[in-house]
Amino acid sequence: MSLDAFEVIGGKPLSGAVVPQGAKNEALQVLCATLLTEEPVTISNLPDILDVNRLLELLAGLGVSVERLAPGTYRFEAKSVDLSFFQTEAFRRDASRIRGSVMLIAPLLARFGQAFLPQPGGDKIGRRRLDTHFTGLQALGAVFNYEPEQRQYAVKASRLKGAYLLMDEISVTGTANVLMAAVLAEGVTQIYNAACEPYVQQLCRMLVSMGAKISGIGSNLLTIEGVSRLGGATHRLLPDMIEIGSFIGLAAMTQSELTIKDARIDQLGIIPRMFERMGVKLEFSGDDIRIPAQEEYEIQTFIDGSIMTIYDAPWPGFTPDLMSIMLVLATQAKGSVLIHQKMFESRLFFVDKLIDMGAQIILCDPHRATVIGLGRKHQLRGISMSSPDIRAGVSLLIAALSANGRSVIHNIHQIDRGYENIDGRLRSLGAEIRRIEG
Ligand SMILES: CC(=O)N[C@H]1[C@@H](OP(=O)(O)OP(=O)(O)OC[C@H]2O[C@@H](n3ccc(=O)[nH]c3=O)[C@H](O)[C@@H]2O)O[C@H](CO)[C@@H](O)[C@@H]1O
Ligand SMILES: C=C(OP(=O)(O)O)C(=O)O
Repeated sequence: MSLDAFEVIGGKPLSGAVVPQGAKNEALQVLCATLLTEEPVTISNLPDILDVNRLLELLAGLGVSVERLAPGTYRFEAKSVDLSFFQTEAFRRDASRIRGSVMLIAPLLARFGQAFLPQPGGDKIGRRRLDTHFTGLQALGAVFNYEPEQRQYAVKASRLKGAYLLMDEISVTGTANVLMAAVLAEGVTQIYNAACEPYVQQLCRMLVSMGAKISGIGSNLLTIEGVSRLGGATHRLLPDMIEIGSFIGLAAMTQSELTIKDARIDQLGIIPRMFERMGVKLEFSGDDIRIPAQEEYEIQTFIDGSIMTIYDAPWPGFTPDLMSIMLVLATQAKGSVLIHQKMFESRLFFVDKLIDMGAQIILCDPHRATVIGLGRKHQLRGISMSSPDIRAGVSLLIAALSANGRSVIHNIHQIDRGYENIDGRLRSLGAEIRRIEG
C-alpha cells in the first residue's frame, strides 16, 4: 500500500512564512511550448508536483532533452522529436493522467504536421469538453479526427494558415493551444473571446521572447502574426495564485498569522478583494501578504444588505479553482454566503464531508451551496474522508487543520498533483500532519 493518506491532528494555530511555489497551470502551458523550437528553452520556478513531473516524462518520451540545472530550473531542447512515441502504451497512460497533455497537440501540429492524444486527465469535476481546441485548430487548416472507441483525438495539417477565430467559449487551455498553433502559422490570426488568465499571459510573454509576434496580451483579443521559426528563451513562472489563495484560506480558518512572501500581488487580480469580502484581513507590505491571526471574520453583505454571493468567471473574474477554498472558509465565518460554482458541475459534492464535520451547508443544486457560518461557535470535528479533486482536497485539508481532533484524508495523490511537499511545508508552520497508508 502506498502512503496515500494524511493524518492530521487539528485545532492548532500555525505561524510563519511561506514562499508560494511556481504556478501549476502556467507550468503545463510553457512546458508544452518548449516543443515549438529546436533551440534550448530554460524555465525556472517549476514546482515539483505530480502533474509537472508527468509532463516532464511525456516530453522526455517524445525525445526532448530535459536537463535539470537546479531545483526547479530545467533546460529543454526539442531538437529530435520522436513521433512514434504516440503509439506507445506509456504515452496513452501518462497523457491520460493530466489535463495539461492536451496542450502538446498544437506545438506538435505546428512543427511536425500531426499529433495524437488520448482523452486527457485532470480533475473529475464535471464535463470538460475540448471542442474549442479542435474547432480552433480546424479554422487554422488542421484536419481533425476523433475515434470514439479509443477516445483518441488526432489532428493533421500540411500547413497552417492564419484566420479570424471567434472562440465558442473562453477556454484557458483551448486558448493556449490555438495560440501555439498560430505563432507558426502563415499570416495573421486573431483569437477573439480568448482566455486571458495570467497563465495565458505568461505563455504569450514566453512565446514573444522566443520570437513570436503577439499583440493584445492580457485582453480577450489576441492578434498573432505568424513567423517561420521560433528560437530559444529563458522564462520564470509566476507564483501560483491558487496556492496563495489556499494559504490565505488556511490562515483565516486556523486563526493563524501567516506571511506569504513574494506573492506578485500585481498579478492576483480580484483574489485578495474576494477574501476581504469574506472578512479576512490582509496586510500588504512590498510584495508580501500578511494575514494576521484573526479570532473571527465576518462575511460582508452587498451594499443593499443582501446576502453575499461568490461566483467564478473567466479572468479577470474570480477563478473557479479557489471556489472550494472560499466554501470551506465560509464554514467558520460570521454570516452567510451563497457559493455559486458556475463552470463545473461536480465540484461542490465534497460539501458532504464538511457537513459530516459539523458545518452548516445546504447544497442547493450541483452548482450552488449556501453556507451558514458557524462564527466559531462550534469547532469542526475531525473525521475520515477522501479527497475527490485537487482543490476540494486542499479545502478538506484546511478543514482538518482547523478541526478538533484527528482526521484522515485519503486519496491525497490528488493534492500532490498540484501542491509541492504540502505536508513538509505545513509542518514547518507548526501543523501536525503526516503521511500514512491509505
Ligand atoms: C490545466 C489547467 O490550466 N486547468 C485549468 C483550466 O482548465 P481548462 O482549460 O480545461 O478549462 P476551460 O477554461 O476550457 O473551461 C473550464 C470549464 O468551464 C466551462 N466554461 C468555460 C468558460 C465559461 O465562460 N463558462 C464555462 O462554463 C467549459 O465548458 C469547461 O467545462 O482552466 C479552468 C478554468 O479556469 C481551471 O479550472 C483549470 O484549473
Ligand atoms: C482543475 C484543476 O486542474 P486540472 O485542470 O489540471 O484538472 C485545478 O488546477 O484546479
